[in-house]
Amino acid sequence: MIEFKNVSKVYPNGTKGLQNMNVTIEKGEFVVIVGLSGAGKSTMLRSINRLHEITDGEILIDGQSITKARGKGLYKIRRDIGMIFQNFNLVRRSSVFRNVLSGRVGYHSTLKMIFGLFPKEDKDLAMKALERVNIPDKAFSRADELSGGQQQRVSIARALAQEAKIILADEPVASLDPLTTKQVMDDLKRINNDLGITTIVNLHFIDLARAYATRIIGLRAGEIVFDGPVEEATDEAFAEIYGRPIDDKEMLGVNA
Ligand SMILES: Nc1ncnc2c1ncn2[C@@H]1O[C@H](COP(=O)(O)OP(=O)(O)OP(=O)(O)O)[C@@H](O)[C@H]1O
Repeated sequence: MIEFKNVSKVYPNGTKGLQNMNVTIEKGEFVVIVGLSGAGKSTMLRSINRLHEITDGEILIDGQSITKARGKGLYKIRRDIGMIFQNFNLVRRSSVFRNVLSGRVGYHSTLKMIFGLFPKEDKDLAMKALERVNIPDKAFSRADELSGGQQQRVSIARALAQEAKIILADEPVASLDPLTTKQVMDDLKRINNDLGITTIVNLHFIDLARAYATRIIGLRAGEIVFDGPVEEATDEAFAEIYGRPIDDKEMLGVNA
């Protein structure tokens, strides 16, 4: 469970990223965060694992304050949170398998990791993760030899190898074509269903948000202006979130 309690974020230049946000996300939910560019989607998502520091309030992960956590405590909470980025964040010249295995780094001593000494169980986990995203045959290819969609699947597999309980995906399909977008979203959804991993995704496309989310959170100027099940996220609701009618450009045009 993720709880935002009176969370605000003001950037050093005075921009308000988040304004007094109160929201609870339960284990196993598939939440899509929507809103215009600059609404605070990334700020909200990245506050959860403290890639962005909030300036007020508190965020709790399974009852533990990540906001107040320090040192080992913080490290342990973060180990449960996998992150998927638009640009994949892979070590491009390394093998797919190595990239996935790096999800295990948080479980071992620095010394062991310097020498790349991963136990066999970790290697099994990495291979299983690649099977789950349907690219075990790519294990020994170099990461930069893969297509964008395949690279994103590697980053999903890395979060699986990490045994993350929460996956945060910040515009995971923004650099992919429509067909690949669907495949990557299908992977995220299947993993959410099969493993019960709480999944929070920032998306630009309205139809995509509707097709995959169980719950939609709409942001405007750092505030939650919509929070409800996907059935309630009508065109009118989106127009409210955006402060204007929805545009064709906000539709990807792919059916899930
Ligand atoms: N490092 C920063 N310094 C100052 N202001 C920032 C910084 N990062 C983001 N902002 C501002 O905070 C607000 C929220 O930004 P954020 O990136 O969270 O929006 P977003 O909804 O994710 O946008 P996009 O869809 O364009 O990625 C915007 O006004 C943005 O300009």
